[in-house]
Amino acid sequence: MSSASPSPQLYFDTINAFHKTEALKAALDLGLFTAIGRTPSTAAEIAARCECPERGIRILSDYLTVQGFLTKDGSHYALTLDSATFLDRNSPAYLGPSADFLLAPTLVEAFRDLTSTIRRGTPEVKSTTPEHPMWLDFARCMGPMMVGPARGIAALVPLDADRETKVLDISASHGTYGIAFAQQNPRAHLTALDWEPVLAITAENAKAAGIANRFSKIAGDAFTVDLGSDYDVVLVPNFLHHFNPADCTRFLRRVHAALRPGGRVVVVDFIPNEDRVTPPGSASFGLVMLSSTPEGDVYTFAEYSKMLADAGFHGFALHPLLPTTASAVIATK
Ligand SMILES: C[S@@+](CC[C@H](N)C(=O)[O-])C[C@H]1O[C@@H](n2cnc3c(N)ncnc32)[C@H](O)[C@@H]1O
Repeated sequence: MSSASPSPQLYFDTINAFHKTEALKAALDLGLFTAIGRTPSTAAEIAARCECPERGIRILSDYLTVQGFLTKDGSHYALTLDSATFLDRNSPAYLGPSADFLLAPTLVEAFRDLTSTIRRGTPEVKSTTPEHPMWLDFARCMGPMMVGPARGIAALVPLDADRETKVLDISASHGTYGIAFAQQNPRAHLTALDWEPVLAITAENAKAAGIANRFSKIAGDAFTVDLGSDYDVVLVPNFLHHFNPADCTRFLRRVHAALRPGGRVVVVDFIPNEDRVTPPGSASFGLVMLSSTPEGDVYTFAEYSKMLADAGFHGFALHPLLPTTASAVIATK
């Protein structure tokens, strides 16, 4: 028998996990990390910069220190490397806008209803509803988060520089994935596919990235709209997890038909190990699909390989996109 004594710590940490969420959201809303910046500061100094009474800033700063977002030396608080990189509005890698989507009422409500969702077998809120407005917020807020993996994939899949090439970005949203390809390959033409209202944001971002003259749109349901043909690469980032394996395979057959011979499909997604419980970041994403889609899930590399093989692809390879939780599966027509 084990000599370890039982601890209720995990129970209390989990029951109180929303404290952490709300404290971080308050700090982002108040600009607390930006107020500290590169200068270790006292609670009074931070409070003055955030234009708040000192008590709240002191208690919040101590809490954020306990949670690992700040360090404290005497009475001075400073940013950790991660906080300086991702939580200071002056950093190019600032992640704050993603909180507006990840904590949007639609998604939070979907989690509040988890018990009934599991009993019923399907959620009340379904992100798979055509033109669901949540995808406008996603397109506005989530682009910066995807820049790292998007550039990583563009580097992994070089295009022929001696001719005009064609890239299709399925579920383009903010457009970050396709735009990374267009920027890396000056002779590539990018076609972005998404719901019509979302594509207005994609087009704005393509213009801001300087690729408007090599950009076009396909609006509508990716399962039924004409995808076009002869693409060198079809990107499928964070799309397949919304659907069941049979629908994913049906969709991948359409992608196969739209590629030129030798063309490649790039599936980017949360891909857990075969045990389905490691690594934590990708394995936990299944719960998001349970809370917001009728049939979505996370799929392992073996499951993606089977879907891709059934759709006619060969030469599957898995590429973890470290340090993010995303991975890419690349396969060839
Ligand atoms: C999770 S987001 C992924 C966006 C982007 N690819 C990324 O990786 O950040 C899903 C996107 O798929 C789009 N979408 C969902 N269902 C769709 C469908 N049936 N046809 C076309 N687009 C769809 C949504 O509008 C949204 O932009």
